[in-house]
Amino acid sequence: MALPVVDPSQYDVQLSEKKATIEQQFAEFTLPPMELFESEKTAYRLRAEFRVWHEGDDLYYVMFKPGDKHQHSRLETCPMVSEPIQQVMFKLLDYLRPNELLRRRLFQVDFLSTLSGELIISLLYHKPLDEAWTEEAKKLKEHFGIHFIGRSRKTKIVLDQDFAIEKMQVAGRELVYKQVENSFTQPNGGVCVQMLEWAQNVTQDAGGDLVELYCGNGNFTMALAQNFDRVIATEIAKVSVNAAQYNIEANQVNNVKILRMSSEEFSQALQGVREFRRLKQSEVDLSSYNFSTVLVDPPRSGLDDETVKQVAEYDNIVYVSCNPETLQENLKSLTQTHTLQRFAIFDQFPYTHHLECGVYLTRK
Ligand SMILES: C[S@@+](CC[C@H](N)C(=O)[O-])C[C@H]1O[C@@H](n2cnc3c(N)ncnc32)[C@H](O)[C@@H]1O
Repeated sequence: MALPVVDPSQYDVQLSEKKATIEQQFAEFTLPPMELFESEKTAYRLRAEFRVWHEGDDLYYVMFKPGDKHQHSRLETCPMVSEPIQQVMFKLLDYLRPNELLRRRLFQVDFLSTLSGELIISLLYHKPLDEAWTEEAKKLKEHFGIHFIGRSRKTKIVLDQDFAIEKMQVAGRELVYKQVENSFTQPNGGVCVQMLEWAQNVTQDAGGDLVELYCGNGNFTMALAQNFDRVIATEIAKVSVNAAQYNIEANQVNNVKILRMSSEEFSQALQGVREFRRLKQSEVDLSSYNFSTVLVDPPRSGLDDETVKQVAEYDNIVYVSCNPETLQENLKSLTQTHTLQRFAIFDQFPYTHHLECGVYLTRK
């Protein structure tokens, strides 16, 4: 991965520049005052992936020059990653260097940590993983006392669990989330908490029912369910849907149904264009819902045209976006029927040009 240069003395200046860029980019809309949510200046990133380099007996992490896959340098420190990752990442290489079985054809190490202090490490290989590897990896696991996963083509060996349990304090309440290795979770935990509190705040008087698309492991769902009578949340990735089911139980939320459907399929179901057996199996009668609000948190590609049309059907829209360009494009349509009431910038990715936006719109 291309790593940002972490320089806390530059943080405030860079964030004001990002804010100014967004204000300019969205100047075509009538904007409410921008709300700005800052990140921790170091140790803010809960998950990270590192390429490892082999040079004779040496083994080290490399960082690539942004935009140039051929130029890399040795990584000696990594102040952006969370404390649990920082404590282990270089000690891990010290352990692996003299261990032929564990180091041979290792090309990447992925870390997933939580605010609650858990850590899972995945070792990615260009070789099949056998019994001998597993025995050696068990000793590695014992040594560090954390969870390890070995991955190679078509193989995943789990020692001894492939998920972490996150615990976040959101507006005075502890929320519990199962986070599974190699599936989507918000990278910046501190900023994620602020996003959840903001979304909870903007929808506090919405009432009625909520429909949510791209719900992942139920990150927003768990926090927002209390503001609504009932919630339907949809997601395409099976692993995330299963985690969301777990999170419903873990948080004792009793007004939410999670469905495994793409946003495109769900839009068709809502419009009554197509019937889906999955809805019947889950005993969901969409016509019985009184949806006041829709929440979308799509991938970088934003909302497709059908989903934009569907989203415009609701009185209130919460749109969380990791790509200002697609947000801007989608807002061109949505602001024809809705007014921008709130606009928040969440600095999920300090020292880079990336950021997360949250907007709240209500029907004109
Ligand atoms: C930016 S993540 C947001 C997840 C969640 N809201 C959270 O805060 O962790 C986007 C999610 O959309 C899902 N996704 C991607 N394309 C989709 C589609 N066409 N239909 C439904 N979900 C999709 C991904 O699997 C991913 O979980």
